[in-house]
Amino acid sequence: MEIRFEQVSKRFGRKMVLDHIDWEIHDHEIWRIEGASGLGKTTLLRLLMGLERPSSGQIITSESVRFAPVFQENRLLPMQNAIENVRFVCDLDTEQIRSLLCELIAPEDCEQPVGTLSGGMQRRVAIARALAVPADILVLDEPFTGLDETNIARTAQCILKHAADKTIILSSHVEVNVFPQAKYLRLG
Ligand SMILES: Nc1ncnc2c1ncn2[C@@H]1O[C@H](COP(=O)(O)OP(=O)(O)OP(=O)(O)O)[C@@H](O)[C@H]1O
Repeated sequence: MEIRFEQVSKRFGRKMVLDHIDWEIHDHEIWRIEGASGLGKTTLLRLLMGLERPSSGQIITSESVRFAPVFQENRLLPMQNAIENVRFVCDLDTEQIRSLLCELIAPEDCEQPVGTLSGGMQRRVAIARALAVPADILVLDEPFTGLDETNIARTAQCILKHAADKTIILSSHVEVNVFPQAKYLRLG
């Protein structure tokens, strides 16, 4: 798997958000997209996943690529519990899902409607759901929002364990050095 951005620019109206980006992504790499708020990190991820089109330049993909995204907003089903939210996207059985979730949240929280969980817990459910999806690239837009240091470290370990066979791409506007092996793409 290889994805290549060649001189990719994106503008919204007159505003140039991304300006001639060159970027190459390969199997099993970890990428961290860095840049201050508003510099285009989400836009870059959306271009990568084909949710936006470049204004100029091209994105070349060697084969069809499956993405597992965690968007900035969690996009969970609030009335369903965590297990049901994950089951919705994968073929894992209930015990496999519970085991994955329990690496990130308490067992009793797996049974609650996710709308009643704290913001940080919901974030972790959204991450677990992405880890359960069959995918080539895990795309994490500000994954650690709302998490304290302990949970950031725990979540990062869980991501590395379950996405060992995937490419991982995350955006962050804060210095969270949880993936020392990550390559950097700096915007701005
Ligand atoms: N659909 C859109 N229409 C118009 N402008 C947009 C659109 N999407 C993004 N933008 C603008 O593009 C710029 C970059 O936004 P983007 O969300 O990619 O930044 P970001 O680096 O992810 O920011 P943050 O760290 O705050 O999430 C912003 O000025 C934003 O207003």
